Amino acid sequence: MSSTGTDLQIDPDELHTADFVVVANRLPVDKETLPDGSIRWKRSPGGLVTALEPILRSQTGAWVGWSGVPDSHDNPVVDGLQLISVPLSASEINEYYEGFSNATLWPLYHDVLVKPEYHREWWNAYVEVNRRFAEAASAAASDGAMVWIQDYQLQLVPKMLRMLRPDLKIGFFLHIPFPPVELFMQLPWRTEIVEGLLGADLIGFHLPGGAQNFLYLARRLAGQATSKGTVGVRSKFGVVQVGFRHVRVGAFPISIDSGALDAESRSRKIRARAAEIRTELGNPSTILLGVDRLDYTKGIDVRLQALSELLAEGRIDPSDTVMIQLATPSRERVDSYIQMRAGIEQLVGNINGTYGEVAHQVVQYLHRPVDRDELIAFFVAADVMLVTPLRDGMNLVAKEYVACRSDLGGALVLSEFTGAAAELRSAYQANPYDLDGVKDAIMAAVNQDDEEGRRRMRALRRQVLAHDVSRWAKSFLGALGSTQETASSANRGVDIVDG
Ligand SMILES: O=P(O)(O)OC[C@H]1O[C@H](O[C@H]2O[C@H](CO)[C@@H](O)[C@H](O)[C@H]2O)[C@H](O)[C@@H](O)[C@@H]1O
Ligand SMILES: Cc1cn([C@@H]2O[C@H](COP(=O)(O)OP(=O)(O)O)[C@@H](O)[C@H]2O)c(=O)[nH]c1=O
Repeated sequence: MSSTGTDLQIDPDELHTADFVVVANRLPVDKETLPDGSIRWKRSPGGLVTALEPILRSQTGAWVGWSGVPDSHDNPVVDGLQLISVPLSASEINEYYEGFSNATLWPLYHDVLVKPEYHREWWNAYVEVNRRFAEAASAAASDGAMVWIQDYQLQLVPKMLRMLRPDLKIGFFLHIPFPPVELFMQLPWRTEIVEGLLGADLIGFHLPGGAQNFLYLARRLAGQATSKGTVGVRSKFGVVQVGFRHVRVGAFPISIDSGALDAESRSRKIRARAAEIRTELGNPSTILLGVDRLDYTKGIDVRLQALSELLAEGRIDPSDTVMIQLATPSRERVDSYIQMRAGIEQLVGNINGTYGEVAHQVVQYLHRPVDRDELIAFFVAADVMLVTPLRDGMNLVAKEYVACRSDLGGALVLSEFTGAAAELRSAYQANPYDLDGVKDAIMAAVNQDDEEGRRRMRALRRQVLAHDVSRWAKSFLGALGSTQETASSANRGVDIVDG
């Protein structure tokens, strides 16, 4: 192992060897301590890993990220994947991850649902950690390699990496919404962020709206000339002219490994477990389900409030209905998450205290991660899936529910303010700020007749099965791969507006 001038430990044989490098805040592995005290790194189940793994394996790929453990200099090893760990100190986790990423950028980019905090020391930590990620990517990448940077934690990396390695082809994808100008302008370091992103050759967002917001800000804050026309989905890219470079800006809605989920959900084991869940709940007529990280953006309070009012109005029978809410612990040291958890647990307690019986709780609330097989069984068992975020970049859970319903059963209640709403048009969509609208959508889903339910689910499944995560990755990387054009050809047919 040798040091590359940072804390990064990289095998000298692996310096500058990767033709394809993914750079993300987290490595695609979770640390597990076995009963005998030994450590094992387990591949995490996310769609991003599934989509990129074949590319990583076939092209000498590497993944640069944080192991999720403070002060850890471990270099996790997972069969066949080159993982390069960027160690974070406890104070960097506090200032870069919990602070600037999750108490400044996360609320600012999600409609200011809680007040973003602006602290100069958090910003300094964000700059320093982004620099470290850029150096790690630079050390890993071979000559002319393709580097794909992920998400809001690393928005300065594109520019930093370009300065270190102008030979690279650099892509960036934002997994959360990109906010409108009125909100983004609050950020004291707004110009630095826009200029950081403009170091990429291709910048991807889930939706055309995010891409349009970014184009406007590139013009206004970075003073760059941009294209005029509207951005399409996986087509009609926007262009920002940065000196002699042309940065493309596009919309690429992410998805899931829908084929694999469809197959897994059909297995006898999962079907049996789904039936067992129903029995364990006392065979209610209706099972409602929520599956989320415990985050204030997810609108868990909205659906609990809606349920509470429906029970009070006698529109839902408490003796024959169960709502399961799976809530994975998330960002537990950030104040807004601590407060939100208390509020949600109080709502659950109120509903169960008012409408539950000793042998029958109306809301079954699990505050812990649930493993994949169990999660799939919950999807198969649920009659109505409740996805009610106040704002969400995409929401993969909505797509996962649909992929698991090969029986064409079930119904999806979906907030209009998720990225998924743009594609899942046959869901029962509702504005999460309109509680009566949410209640009506829930009742329509609960009472839908079988034929209508099958028609809707068929249409949803057509969309989700045809647009999977592998197609997402290929469309982004295909567009990145074709960003070699000269100024004139990249710009052919595009009207540029001066900044
Ligand atoms: O790493 P954490 O702080 O524990 O947070 C987990 C991830 O949450 C966010 O997910 C987003 O990406 C999804 C996939 O594109 C999208 O469907 C969802 O709407 C987003 O909220 C975050 O963006 C990731 O960086 C985190 O790793
Ligand atoms: C609660 C829970 C969830 N998962 C998996 O996590 C992701 C969540 O993705 P989504 O886009 O909906 O939202 P965020 O990224 O969290 O903002 C999805 O793949 C779930 O299946 C899980 O594996 N276990 C859980 O307990």
